[in-house]
Amino acid sequence: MNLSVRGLNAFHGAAQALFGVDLDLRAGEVLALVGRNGAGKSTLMRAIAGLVRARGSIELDGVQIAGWRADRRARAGIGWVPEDRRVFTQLTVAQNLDVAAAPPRAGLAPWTVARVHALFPELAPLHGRMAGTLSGGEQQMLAIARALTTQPGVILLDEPSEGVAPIVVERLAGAIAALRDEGMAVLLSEQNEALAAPVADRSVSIEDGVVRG
Ligand SMILES: Nc1ncnc2c1ncn2[C@@H]1O[C@H](COP(=O)(O)OP(=O)(O)OP(=O)(O)O)[C@@H](O)[C@H]1O
Repeated sequence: MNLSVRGLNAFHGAAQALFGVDLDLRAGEVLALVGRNGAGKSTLMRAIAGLVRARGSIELDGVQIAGWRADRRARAGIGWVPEDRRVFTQLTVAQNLDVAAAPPRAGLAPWTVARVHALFPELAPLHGRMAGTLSGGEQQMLAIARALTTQPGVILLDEPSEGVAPIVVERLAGAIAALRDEGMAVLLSEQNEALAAPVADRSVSIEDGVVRG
């Protein structure tokens, strides 16, 4: 799916965190969002997902979703993987995938458990394990896999390399490239060049809540 953001302002309480952000993301593209800690990367993703108070235009395949609640945006195709992953630690890997599962989306190949395992073969033998016992890298794969079972057309990945081993960063880069090649629109917030550089088709930088081309 295609995402178009125009003039987005976002707020934490009375404090404005984003100022007039414009962003275009197309199906089959990885756009890297680079910027220092506190620049506004997480706020932008959360504003797109509907989790931060914001004003402005957010169009998903030409449909204005800016006034919608987060759950409706998720059902419309916005997938979000938060920086802290938030896998359900007391559920198994299989249950984590199951709780989020949504019906297939018209025009997109469905993310079944088998397809998720093809993307992340590491998860297959772990299906009966409690998610809380997984390594940081395995939890990150599970968090992405769980977002995929919601059948997104756009996926927002907030610093997926944070706290994971370099070898896993390489794996994540490969998986993100595969998602892109299958037509996903990927917004990748990333400070780690090792992940962003090889997979990003384009990048934009964000500084003090302002996006620069
Ligand atoms: N829940 C919150 N309440 C108040 N201010 C917040 C909140 N979350 C973020 N901010 C502020 O909004 C600004 C942008 O933060 P944001 O987390 O979006 O940056 P970031 O680029 O994602 O950085 P990081 O990599 O540290 O997450 C910062 O000034 C931050 O202090």
